[in-house]
Amino acid sequence: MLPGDGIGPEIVAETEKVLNRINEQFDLGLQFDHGLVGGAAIDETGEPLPGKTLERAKKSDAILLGAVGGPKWDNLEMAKRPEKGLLGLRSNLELFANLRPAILYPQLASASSLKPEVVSGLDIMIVRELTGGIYFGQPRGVRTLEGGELQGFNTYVYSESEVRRIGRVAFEAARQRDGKLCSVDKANVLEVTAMWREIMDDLAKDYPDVELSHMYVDNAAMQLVRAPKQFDVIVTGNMFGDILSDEAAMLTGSIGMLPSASLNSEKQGMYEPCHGSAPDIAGQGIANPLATILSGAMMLRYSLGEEKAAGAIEAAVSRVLDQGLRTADIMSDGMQQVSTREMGDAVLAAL
Ligand SMILES: NC(=O)c1ccc[n+]([C@@H]2O[C@H](COP(=O)([O-])OP(=O)(O)OC[C@H]3O[C@@H](n4cnc5c(N)ncnc54)[C@H](O)[C@@H]3O)[C@@H](O)[C@H]2O)c1
Ligand SMILES: CC(C)[C@H](C(=O)O)[C@@H](O)C(=O)O
Ligand SMILES: [Mg+2]
Repeated sequence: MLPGDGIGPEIVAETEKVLNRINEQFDLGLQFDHGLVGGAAIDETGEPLPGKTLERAKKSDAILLGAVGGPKWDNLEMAKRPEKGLLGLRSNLELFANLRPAILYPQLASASSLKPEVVSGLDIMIVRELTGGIYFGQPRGVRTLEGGELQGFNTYVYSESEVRRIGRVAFEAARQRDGKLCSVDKANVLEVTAMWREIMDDLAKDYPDVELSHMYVDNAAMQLVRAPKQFDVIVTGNMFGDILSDEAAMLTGSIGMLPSASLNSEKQGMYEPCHGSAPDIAGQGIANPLATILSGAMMLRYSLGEEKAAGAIEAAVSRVLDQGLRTADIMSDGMQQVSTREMGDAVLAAL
């Protein structure tokens, strides 16, 4: 359990209550341990990812993370910022496959940014490459040119093996779902993503049951808000996936509803909501804990093999929404507004 910063500790506390209950109900024998990451770790140790946290994370079957970052640490140099703690966990554990399911709970149709008829039944899986691309490419930095002008630079790089392994995860996911995979790139401008497209085409030969299509990222951003149900599985690189998943979140009513799983090839995983530390609402007890609670369900499913327990959490969340309980971000007319803690308690009661 790595609560992190801002609303992180608030939403992880609710998720821990839920996981403790599930642990008892299903006799799972789970053991929880806690560690520091992000700004909280910087304040204690000077490092966003202390060695002790990384060591414990490596020994765990799964990690549940709240969120990292916040204005308190914004003036630090890049390498020292809280976000480096999160990126360090992802790269050190080789969590290359980030699954971000954007599912509209029917009860939240009126909270979606789009009209109910455009989003009803929405169920998209975004498969985001998480340990490569422009986030990790070298060289990177800011240098002073002759004459004193500053130049900032990052490198967008993917190797063939990196593209193949995320491609396989996406094709397998599509095979388990509606058999449709859309690969999102910028192959009209960037060589690295033109290569990405060719590799996806090559992989498609191994998955004749999956219908592969390609889309440029600018069009994909538009199509997601025009007609999102055309998508089943989307596969894309690190940065495009970051952006498109926040966009997709709003189709489901709120960023507070979008969970995620980040997996390595051993299915060890880190589970976290897609949103950040929400400094604007931290400490007020109003954050939506459901994305984190649903990330807990993904943890049971993908890393611990406890499908029934995962389903029980998802059913409990649905039940709570049926009861009309809403945190502020998903509030609509006629519903009952509840706090972070009340939402967690309601999920417990539903369990
Ligand atoms: N995985 C992570 O740890 C993660 C993800 C994204 C951003 N961040 C970091 O978080 C900090 C804040 O970033 P930001 O403001 O751009 O993005 P953010 O996701 O933290 O917040 C964006 C908006 O969404 C709202 N929001 C987010 N989660 C919510 C929830 N559970 N319930 C209700 N409302 C919620 C916030 O109040 C805010 O208005 C930055 O330091 C950023 O780097 C961390
Ligand atoms: C905090 C940041 C490093 C992170 C990312 O960009 O991957 C976040 O936005 C996310 O979506 O998990
Ligand atoms: Mg993001």
